[in-house]
This record gives sequence, structure tokens and C-alpha cells, in this order.
Amino acid sequence: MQLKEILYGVQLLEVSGSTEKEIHSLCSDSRKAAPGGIFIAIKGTLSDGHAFISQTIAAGITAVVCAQFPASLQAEVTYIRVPEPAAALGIMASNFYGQPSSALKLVGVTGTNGKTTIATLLFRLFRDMGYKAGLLSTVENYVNDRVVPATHTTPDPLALNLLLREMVDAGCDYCFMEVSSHAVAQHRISGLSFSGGVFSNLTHDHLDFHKTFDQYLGAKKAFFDALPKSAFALTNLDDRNGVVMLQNTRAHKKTYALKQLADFKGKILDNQFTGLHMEVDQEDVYFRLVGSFNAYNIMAVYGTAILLEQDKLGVLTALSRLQGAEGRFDYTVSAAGVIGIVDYAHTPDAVQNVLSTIQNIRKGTEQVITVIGCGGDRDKTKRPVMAQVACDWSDKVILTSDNPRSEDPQAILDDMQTGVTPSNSRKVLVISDRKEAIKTAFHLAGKGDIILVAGKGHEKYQEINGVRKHFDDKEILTELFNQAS
Ligand SMILES: CC(=O)N[C@H]1[C@@H](OP(=O)(O)OP(=O)(O)OC[C@H]2O[C@@H](n3ccc(=O)[nH]c3=O)[C@H](O)[C@@H]2O)O[C@H](CO)[C@@H](O)[C@@H]1O[C@H](C)C(=O)N[C@@H](C)C(=O)N[C@H](CCC(=O)O)C(=O)O
Ligand SMILES: Nc1ncnc2c1ncn2[C@@H]1O[C@H](COP(=O)(O)OP(=O)(O)OP(=O)(O)O)[C@@H](O)[C@H]1O
Ligand SMILES: N[C@H](CCC[C@H](N)C(=O)O)C(=O)O
Ligand SMILES: [Mg+2]
Repeated sequence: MQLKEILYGVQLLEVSGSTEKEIHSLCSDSRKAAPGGIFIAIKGTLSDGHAFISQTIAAGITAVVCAQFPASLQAEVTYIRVPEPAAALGIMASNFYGQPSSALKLVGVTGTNGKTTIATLLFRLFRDMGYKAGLLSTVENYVNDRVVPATHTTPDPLALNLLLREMVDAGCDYCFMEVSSHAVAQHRISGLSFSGGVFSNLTHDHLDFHKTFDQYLGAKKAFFDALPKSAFALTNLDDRNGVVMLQNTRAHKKTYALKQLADFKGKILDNQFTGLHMEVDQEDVYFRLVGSFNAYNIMAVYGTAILLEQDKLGVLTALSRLQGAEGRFDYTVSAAGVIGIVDYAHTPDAVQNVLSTIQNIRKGTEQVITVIGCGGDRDKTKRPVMAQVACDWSDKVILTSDNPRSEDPQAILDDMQTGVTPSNSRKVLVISDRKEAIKTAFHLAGKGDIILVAGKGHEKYQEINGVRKHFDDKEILTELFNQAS
């Protein structure tokens, strides 16, 4: 493709060299530079792509997009100066792959918790209703029934647009994707053409990256601010930040809620371990998903499907058959009657939601035993809060390791323990080895007791000292449950 075609829609500040040359590939990682390609220099959190420009030219790159020109320019290379190379990369990746997002109805889901659940339910709903569709999520990506492993919640612009291209080529009409706050801040979604945006909720997370809650809120809001007039913006009216999200959007503003009047109004009639009984837009429906937080997810999915012009009863019927996403309130019962729940709750709010759901459903006398850790190289301020929430809502808590990554597991546990109040300390055990922690919870549990293993959900690994080894909470729990029978 011609360089000038790839640059269509990019704000150019300065160009040195010809834009009428054939380009074979795009890359933002110097290690992937290929002859006849274009390199986009991005300033990241660890290094600055500008430092690698000469290396990429040595590897055969013929065009460079950057925020500052290098001191000396090579005659055969075209240099393009832009205000924000990361944003330019999004637009260029979209052009390079033939603007696939315009050929699909693309819906983005953002918020602290619920993105994977909402996007996955939407994907499965539309597949069940007979549509060809794609999914971009934390757990897995899908092109119809083909699974593409996920590396990020929201992939980088090149991987993202390539996947969208594959969806269009496979005949997909819809794509449902998670939009993480990192992706918005790093312009990974720049250049995409959205048909709709959905907001779940906003609570404490990622303050290591966004520094303040306002910056975190700003990243989520920027997604809605950039939606076109033709799109819809669907928000959760019961969330304190739900209205703020839509303040400056040009899209059609729509709302869902359980506690007040909204465009899409739901009500929980009953909430059991077997599922939710709800009234949705005046229809009485049973769902297999558990917990009041899932009632919100259901309303978000229902509202989106209606805004995508689907038939109300068809949507509710298909939705009532769906199971939750893997590792989200994933429920098993041992032969001896111990209940195990694996859940991806890894923020204070999510932990509280899962535990309050358990409290609301349990009959009264059963113990709730929570096994929980916090990830390394991630927001440290959430550690004591998560430990405190776990203690406040459980009878016993086993503090353990999640993914320590490059951190010392004991240091993470120390941070968590600062959230254990003296009155809660008698409830707490600290067992760094996660498998041992789950085993101990199992040995402490009797008939009817509930073990919550929180934080890792669907993850099939544990990362300690930068090394990933196979680890699966559900597998360990199931093995213990089977041994006992
Ligand atoms: C903190 C963060 O978001 N980091 C992402 C970011 O990396 P970075 O800013 O550290 O990049 P960098 O290493 O400083 O490099 C800057 C630039 O120089 C380039 N480079 C670097 C080295 C080199 O030798 N040559 C070279 O060209 C890099 O390719 C990059 O373009 O840009 C990279 C390329 O897109 C991402 O892969 C990387 O994700 C890392 C792996 C990551 O763990 N991200 C997590 C935190 C994340 O994004 N999570 C969210 C979900 C969060 C949630 O749960 O809500 C997600 O969307 O997955
Ligand atoms: N609507 C919701 N409100 C609050 N908590 C929720 C909601 N939906 C799910 N949760 C809780 O949050 C956890 C994560 O849910 P989910 O994976 O759907 O969210 P996510 O936004 O995709 O998270 P991540 O950003 O880590 O990918 C679940 O395991 C559950 O405990
Ligand atoms: N997408 C989130 C998931 C965290 C899950 C938890 N298991 C951890 O490793 O901290 C992140 O990268 O922050
Ligand atoms: Mg997710």
C-alpha cells in the first residue's frame, strides 16, 4: 500500500521525503522491523521508541513516524512528524487493514469490572441468535468459532486491526470488544469506528498507571467523548460515575438501571446460587448468572442488543440460557457438600461484590472461607483494602500469592496484612504457596461451607519471579473435591 494512503486521516506536522512509496508492513517495535516497512516511534512507560529509529533504518525501514525528527536524516527514508505517534499508529493500522471496523458493528465495553462478562455474553448471545460475530476479551478472542489467544484485554492497534480484518473476511457482522483504560490512554483504539459504547462501573483500580482517580475516570470518559454521533452510548445510571461518562459525548445517550427509572430498567426478584430471577422491561425472566452485579451485566447486554435492533423476546430467551464467562463466579459443589467458587475479583469492589453476593444467598450458618492474593507490579494501594474487604465479609481468610511477577511474594503479603485490623486478625492465615492455601481452605471447610478463591479466575498460570508456570484455581479445587468423594 502507498505510504500516503496509510497516512490518510493522520494529522501531519512535518514531512521530509516522499509519501508516494510502497509500504509492506507497519511496526512499533524495532525488533520486528522489516525491509520496506514503516516504523512508528512511541514513547512508552519503560523506553522511548525514538531511541531505536537508526536501528530500524539499518533493518531496512523506509519510513519513520515520530514526535521529533532525529538529528540527522537519511535521504532514502521518509520522516513524518506527528503530535502523537501512538494515536497515528491506530489510524495507520486501520488504513493498512482496509478500515475493518467500518465494515462491522463494533461495540466497545469499558468500566472497572464487568467488561469481560458483558462482552462475552454479547458475543455468545449474537452467535446464538445466528449472527457471525467476533470477540476481543481478556480471556480469549474469537472470530466466529475460532479461538485466538488473548495477550491483553485490548490488543495493540496492529494486532487489533488484523483481528478485525479477519472478522470481516470471515463474514462477521458484529464485534464486541473490551476497552481497557490502558488502551484508551495509550491510544490503542484510535482510528476505530464504533457503533456503540457501554459503561459498567468505575471503582478503585490501576492507580499505579493512571496516578489519580480523576485521570482513571478521564481515560474511560475519553472513549465516550470520541464516539461519533451515529453511535449509542449506554451507561449504568446506578453507578455514581455513570452520568459523568456521557457528559460530553455526541453519541445517542441511553441508560440502564436496577434502582431507578432508565431506558432499560431491571429489577431483581430473587437471587440464588442457581441463578437470578429478574423483571427486565416488564418481562419476567430467569437467568443462569448469579449475583446482583450480574443483574447489571445482564441489563447492559440486554440494552445493547435492543440498541442493535434485536427483538426483545428473542434476546431475553437466548440470554436466559447463557452461562457466565469462565472464572467469573465459577461454581462447583463437592460430593461432601462443600461449595467452591472461583472468581476473577481482583479489585476491592469486585471482592466486596462477590462476597456480598455470597452473603445474600447463603442460608446463614455456613462459613465463608476466602483465599485471596494481590498481583505484583500492579497498583499497591489496593492491597490492604482487598485484605480488609475479604476479612470484613468472610469467616476465615487465607492470604496468599496471586501473580507476584517481579516482586517478592512476602512483600505483597506484608502490604495486604496492613489492611487486617486487630479484630480481624484471628480470622486470618497467611500461606504464600497458593496451592497449599487452597488445600488448607478445603481442609477447614465442612458441609455447606463456601470457599471463595479470588483473583485469578480463568488464568491458567502463576507468574513468580517473571516465570509463568501452569496453575489453575478451578483445576486444584476440582481435584480436591473429587479426591474427597
Ligand atoms: C504498562 C503498559 O500498558 N505497557 C504496554 C506498553 O508498553 P510500554 O509503554 O512499557 O512500552 P515500552 O517498553 O516502554 O516501549 C515503548 C515503545 O518502544 C518500543 N520498543 C521497545 C524496546 C525495543 O527494544 N524496541 C522498541 O521499539 C516498544 O515496542 C514500544 O512501542 O505498550 C506495549 C505495546 O502495546 C504493551 O504490550 C504493554 O503492555 C504490557 C505488556 C502490560 O502488561 N500491560 C497491561 C498493564 C495492560 O495493558 N493491561 C490492560 C488491562 C488492564 C485491566 O485489567 O483493565 C490491557 O488492555 O491488557
Ligand atoms: N458489573 C459488575 N460490577 C461489579 N463487579 C463485577 C461486575 N461484573 C463482574 N464483576 C466482578 O469483577 C470480576 C471481573 O469481572 P470481569 O472479568 O467481567 O471484568 P473486567 O472488567 O473484564 O476485568 P479486567 O479489567 O480485569 O479484565 C468478576 O470476577 C466479578 O467478581
Ligand atoms: N488485567 C488485570 C488482571 C489482574 C489479575 C490478577 N490475577 C493479577 O495478576 O494482578 C491486570 O493485568 O492488572
Ligand atoms: Mg476483562
